[in-house]
Amino acid sequence: MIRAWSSTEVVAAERPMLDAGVPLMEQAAFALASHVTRALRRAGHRVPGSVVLLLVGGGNNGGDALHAGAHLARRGAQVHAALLTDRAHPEGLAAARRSGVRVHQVLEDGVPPTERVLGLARRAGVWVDGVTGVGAGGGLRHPVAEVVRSLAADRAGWPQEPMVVAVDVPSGIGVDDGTVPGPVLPADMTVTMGAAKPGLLLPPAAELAGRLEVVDLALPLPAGGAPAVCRLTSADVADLWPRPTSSDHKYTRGVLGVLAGSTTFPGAAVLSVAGAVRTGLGMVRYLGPPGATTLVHARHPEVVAVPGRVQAWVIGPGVDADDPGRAEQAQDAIEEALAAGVPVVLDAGALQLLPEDLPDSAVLTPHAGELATLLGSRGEAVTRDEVEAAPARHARLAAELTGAMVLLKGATTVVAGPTGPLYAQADAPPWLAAAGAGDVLAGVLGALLAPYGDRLQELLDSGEDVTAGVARLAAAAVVVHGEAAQHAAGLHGPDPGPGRPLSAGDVADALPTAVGQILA
Ligand SMILES: NC(=O)C1=CN([C@@H]2O[C@H](COP(=O)(O)OP(=O)(O)OC[C@H]3O[C@@H](n4cnc5c(N)ncnc54)[C@H](OP(=O)(O)O)[C@@H]3O)[C@@H](O)[C@H]2O)[C@@H](O)CC1
Ligand SMILES: [K+]
Repeated sequence: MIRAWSSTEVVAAERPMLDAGVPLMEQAAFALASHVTRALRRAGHRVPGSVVLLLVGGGNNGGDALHAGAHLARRGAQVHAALLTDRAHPEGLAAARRSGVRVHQVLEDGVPPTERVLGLARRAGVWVDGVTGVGAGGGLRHPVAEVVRSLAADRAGWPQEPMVVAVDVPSGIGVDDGTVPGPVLPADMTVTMGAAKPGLLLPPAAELAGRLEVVDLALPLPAGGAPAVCRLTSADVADLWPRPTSSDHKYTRGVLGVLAGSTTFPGAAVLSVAGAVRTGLGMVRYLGPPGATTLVHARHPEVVAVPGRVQAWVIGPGVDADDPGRAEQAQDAIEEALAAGVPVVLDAGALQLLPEDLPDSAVLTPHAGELATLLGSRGEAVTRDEVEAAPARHARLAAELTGAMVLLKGATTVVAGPTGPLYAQADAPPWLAAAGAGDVLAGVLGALLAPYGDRLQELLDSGEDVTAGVARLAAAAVVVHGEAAQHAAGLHGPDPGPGRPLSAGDVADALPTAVGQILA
């Protein structure tokens, strides 16, 4: 699991080490130089002869860059440092100069002239972004903001783009909330110090961080404390997977009720059922109109289409909330699920039928537009664009307002409960942005929740943190769904290339392979 800690926590953890004289910056800079060296080698280059430009701000982030530049210069790189402010980290600057780094005081009348910086940048194959780190907030200020904006625009126009390495974070991102309040130089790699920061995992900033390398500085972060943001890996999913044993039967493996599909959208029923069945569980009970039931049975004859005992529900994919009969049936199912105290996934049409208060064993699965509508219905008028600009904040707000777990779908999916850490999962290839993919995800999540359904009340009574458990399962469903999409898009294997188009049905079909590989 990747754990991200807020800038306040990281700075607090650094303090006793710095007070004790631990040379954290030297360690950080050495690791940064080593990562740049490895990245150059991966790209088929050598350090001797490579031209590196350090973009240096006035704080310790610039200090990291200068010290790392000194290491790279000693290893034979031609290193230039552009000082973008009127002061630079003194020891870092001295070390850089001693090692042969060419230092450019680019300020003219207090402003770094963009053309001068661009001139240096165009000669360099590697740019090291040491403008700001955890000590800055609210987006880059004038005049550094203009320089960074020009660098980002200029770089994109080159036939052979330079490699951009961000020090700690890409300068200018919302370090703690993942927002992008102003210009940011998108990085190919971010070398982050001590621990990941929330903005390196949360969208949209995370999408500007590139490959993430965490430098272990042995910071005394609270061992049992909750990080701000987590990201599950396949290994974490393997650990929590309900592996069947010889004593299992269908109720111990989980029976899921699926209320999905309509005359207009029968395919959503097939896809959500496929998501559940192919993830693996004891049984699916399907409730839907006759036409959709016929389609479901044609594809999944094992599905039982009569009401009965279930341990979790998926309600809403392809359900038309404007169809009074179907809406009433969905609402009754939601009430029944909540009264029974079993976990329930509320997707698509069901999001318009929510009761006022929900437990955190209910998982809402909106995309950004649906979340904006949901928040609007709770007195928080926001647009889809505003949700996309700050997904973590809006997912958390929706969780607080409803009491439910919120799984906000996107290229990076965010899971937020009313309390506890956020999860940010970036497992999906871009090919997954396809109709019906969300229906499959609802089924996967239902299948993961069902085995825990009967135990939920027991867990609540024993004081277990159900919120944390449901959040983890929701994140795990996103991992499995993303992995299946990677398989369906042909992105597994040693040299996958660009991948290939997929349908939501392909993703469902790839689920057994994905689960098998995760458990292997
Ligand atoms: N301590 C250590 O030993 C270790 C520290 N480490 C490293 O230190 C970094 C934190 O360093 P930090 O605290 O010095 O802050 P930092 O991110 O460089 O920013 C301050 C500078 O930015 C400026 N500035 C502020 N806001 C701005 C804005 N909106 N737009 C533009 N500029 C803005 C501000 O200017 P001022 O406001 O003072 O005029 C000042 O010059 C951390 O990320 C990690 O890399 C690691 O090596 C581990 C060991
Ligand atoms: K930086």
